[in-house]
This record gives sequence, C-alpha cells and structure tokens, in this order.
Amino acid sequence: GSGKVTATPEQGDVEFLSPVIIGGQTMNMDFDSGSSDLWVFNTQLAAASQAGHTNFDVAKSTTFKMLTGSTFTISYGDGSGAAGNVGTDTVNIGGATVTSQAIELATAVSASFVQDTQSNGLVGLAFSKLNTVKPAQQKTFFDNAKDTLAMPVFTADLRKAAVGAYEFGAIDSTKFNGSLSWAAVNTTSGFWQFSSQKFQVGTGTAMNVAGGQAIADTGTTLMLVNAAVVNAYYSQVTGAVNNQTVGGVTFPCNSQLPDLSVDVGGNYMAVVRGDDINFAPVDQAGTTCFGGVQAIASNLQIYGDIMFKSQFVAFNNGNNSIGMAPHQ
Ligand SMILES: N[C@H]1[C@H](O)[C@@H](Sc2ccccc2)[C@@H]2OC[C@H]1O2
Repeated sequence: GSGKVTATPEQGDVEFLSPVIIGGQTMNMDFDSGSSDLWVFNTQLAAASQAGHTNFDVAKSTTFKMLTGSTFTISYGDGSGAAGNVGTDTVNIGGATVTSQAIELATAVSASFVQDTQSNGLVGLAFSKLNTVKPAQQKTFFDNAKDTLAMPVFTADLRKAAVGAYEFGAIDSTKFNGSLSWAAVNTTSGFWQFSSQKFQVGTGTAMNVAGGQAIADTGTTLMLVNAAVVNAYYSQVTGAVNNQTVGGVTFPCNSQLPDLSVDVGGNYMAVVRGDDINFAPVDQAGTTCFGGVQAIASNLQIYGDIMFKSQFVAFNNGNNSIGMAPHQ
C-alpha cells in the first residue's frame, strides 16, 4: 500500500507537522530524516511539560504493549533532547500502517520541545542504526513499513509557508519538474548522506568544497554549510554581516538574494531559490533579516528545510539512494 499525510509549516517554516495515528490517537508530529527515534509527548510527563500539547495516553490505547525494561535517551544537533521508556503500538501514517512500532514515551524533554506546543513528538526517518532504545535497538516506522509498501520509498514535498506532503510507498511525479536525479547514499553514518563537492552562487562559476558531504535533514530548519560556501554566497549580498549577537549572517531584508546551487551526488546541481534564503527578520522594524544558509564547522553539511522548499526529495532505502527535482 502507500500512505500520504499533509506537512503543515509552523509559523516561519521553523518545522513542518504531520498527523500520525498511534493506538487510535492522532498526534501532530515532526518528521525527521535526521534521526531514528519515534517519541511522543504523553501523560507520564510532568504537567508543566504536558501543558499545551496533545499527550499520548497509554490507558486509552487497546493495542499498546509496554517493552518492559527498555529506555531511550536522545540528544539532537541543536542541543535539545528527550528521554523515557518504550512500548509498541499500531501506527498509521496516511494509511501506511505498522502494527508493532516502537513508541518512545518521553518522561523528560528539553525546554525547546516544551515551548513548541504544536509539536507532540518526532518520527525519526533516518536509518535504524541511529535508534537510541536500549537494551534492544528498535526500527524506524519506515524500516518497519517498507516491506509492505508498494515501493521502499518515502518522499518529502515541503512548501514555503504552504501545506505540503509526506508520502510513503509512492512517488507522485506530478509534484516535480522533469525527472528525479538520483544520488548514492552512504549509510555508514546512519544519515541520508551523499557527496556534495561543488556549489554555485547565482549564475557564477561552480566552486569545490573539499571532501564535501551532506545529509538531507527534514528536521533542520536551515541549510548549514561549509564556511567557504557561506563566504562566497554572502559576498554577493550588499550589507551582509556575520552578526555574532544573533548567531549568524544577517542582511537588509530588501536584498535581492542569489540562488544557491549545491551538488547532489556529483551529477545534479540542486537549485535553492534565493528568496527562500531570506529566512526571517531579526528586528521589529523588519529591516534586518537572518539568512537561511549558515555555516557549520564540519565537513558534514546539513541540508534542511531551506533546501526542501525548493526541491522535491525521494528517499529510497531499497537501493539506498536519494532523488531530487525542483518542485512543480
Ligand atoms: N534533525 C534535527 C532535529 O529534528 C531537531 S529536534 C528539534 C528540536 C527542537 C524543536 C524541534 C525539533 C534538532 O535540530 C536539528 C536536528 O536536531
């Protein structure tokens, strides 16, 4: 079969939320191709953490089973984290259903999750080797579902300030221009990692990024790239400054931003639209804006939602490849 759900952006496209039915309870969750744990806000949490969230209630599910003795502890790249215990239940994402999916029940969550009251947990869609459950590591929803899907793929169709979709088991070719360009994924890191060794600012010449690698991470808001890319890109933007106080590059909000093209697998240059790189104002007057492309001090670049808003992306773990094409 296949399953399709909406992907609704939070204010400012900070993250995208999708409905997941767990043991008959619908939870709006953040699909994260950069991690591999499915965890939920639930009634075990302190009342102050539960406030404002939809909290999964084990007692209201007739299919939930506790995995006695199992726990999880996850820390994310942005310093946030969650920890708790584990059970299994039936998970239905737009019709794609797994009957015995590990459901990680947070008993502690970091402040940024508590404050993000629209999100009630994460659905990890990276490779199961990154799953944090102990003593027995658990599989992701996609790993559990893939043999029952018509195709071992899921796709991300994320749209700037508009409702998009995640789909499991099918590739909707009406959602992208031309055909998908496929790149090999190196699964060693557990991420959807591919080679990304070149970039191009606007219509300029392609430049190399030594040893460039990148991961496709739907759970990261921005695009975090090599400092050389950041410098080359913002050198073309009048008034761009590296603003330590706000924590990255800002520029005048009325800037005409160039597109940024990045190599995917050595045979496709993914164009990221310049106007999507104007991420958000940092001041009340809306004169100074924060860039959607920022530096990361590592060779492993993180292509987050800023890229997904320009590119339709297919994740294939039948042959460990990633496909991209501009949105239709
Ligand atoms: N893969 C990403 C993950 O989904 C988020 S977890 C998250 C934290 C707070 C609010 C919303 C989500 C975090 O930022 C980058 C990396 O880690």
